[in-house]
Amino acid sequence: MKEPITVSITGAAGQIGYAILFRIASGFVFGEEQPVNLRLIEIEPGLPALKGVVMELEDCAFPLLNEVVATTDLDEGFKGANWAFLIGSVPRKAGMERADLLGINGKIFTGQGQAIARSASKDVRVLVVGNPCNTNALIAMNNAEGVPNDRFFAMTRLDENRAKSQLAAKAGVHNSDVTNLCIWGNHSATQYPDFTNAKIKGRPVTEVITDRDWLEGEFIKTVQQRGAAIINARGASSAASAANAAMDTVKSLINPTPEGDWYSVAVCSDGSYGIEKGLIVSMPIRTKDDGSWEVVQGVPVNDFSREKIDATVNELKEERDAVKDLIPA
Ligand SMILES: NC(=O)c1ccc[n+]([C@@H]2O[C@H](COP(=O)([O-])OP(=O)(O)OC[C@H]3O[C@@H](n4cnc5c(N)ncnc54)[C@H](O)[C@@H]3O)[C@@H](O)[C@H]2O)c1
Repeated sequence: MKEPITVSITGAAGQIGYAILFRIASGFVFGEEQPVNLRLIEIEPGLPALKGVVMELEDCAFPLLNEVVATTDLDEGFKGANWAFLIGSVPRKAGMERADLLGINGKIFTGQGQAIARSASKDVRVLVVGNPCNTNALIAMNNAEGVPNDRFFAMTRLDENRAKSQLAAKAGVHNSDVTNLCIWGNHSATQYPDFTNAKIKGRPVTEVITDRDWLEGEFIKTVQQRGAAIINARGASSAASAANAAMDTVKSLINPTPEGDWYSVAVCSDGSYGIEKGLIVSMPIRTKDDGSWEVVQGVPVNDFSREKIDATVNELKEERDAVKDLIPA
């Protein structure tokens, strides 16, 4: 058996936590040969529920689960972490402005970034799911002194999966026939699901789905508004699909990407595609054979795409400006 890896998860007693812990413990993400330690982080009010979740983890008797720690202490929670899933955050409540939410959640991610820098493993990688995830990741990254920027990610995979599923349904094919689907920008209603470069069975989507009005209109809107549609239907925000997308993200980051394809995750911009350096922006990413990732270069950006990308990146600049006090100079 291999040495266990350590996975830290914040908001572990929440909806997404409940949908992700058991699958990580079962080997779905890191493989059936890889034992895992789980370090589960909650705030005080979440601890009783977390104790119940830990009891259920025990009751699964998972062969790969080596150790479980439940804590409210960030240094204990991130101790030795190879992977950190930052899921916990405060949901937006009625009457709360976006700026208020940014401020409240931003403070959570300064402390978590600092604790990751102090206590996690040197090879730590961090996936931020808690919203607003791009800007939360930006704050964590800038407060994690000594941890390289290329270790921080924010999740747009749920949007990619949603977009693939919509295209597949329209074309009457299976989800797995849809490739090269990039979500650009922010995980918000300004995100741009790029149908212009996506493919179905290797052919451009625009050749397979010739209804351009649908692609430019209803398709984009459906993907952008899907989170709200789930809340309306279920009375609660998407959780199982979000957990699934978080696991898909990590699997994509640790396994080489099939030749010619890419996946979506928000990373620290290196200036590619004219996007301001240092912002956390979703782009086309691939994982190389050596396990490192890169921004896929040369993806065509037409005028339609440029306008959409600029709009979502502008929103990210505004979010960054709203939390500038939380980002050390
Ligand atoms: N990026 C995406 O695609 C995506 C998709 C779905 C949901 N989300 C976001 O994921 C987050 C979690 O969603 P959920 O449905 O699990 O919410 P939830 O309210 O069910 O659970 C959140 C948990 O986080 C805990 N928490 C709050 N602050 C914390 C802190 N400072 N440290 C540790 N734990 C803390 C809470 O006690 C709670 O148990 C939300 O911000 C949601 O908007 C993101």
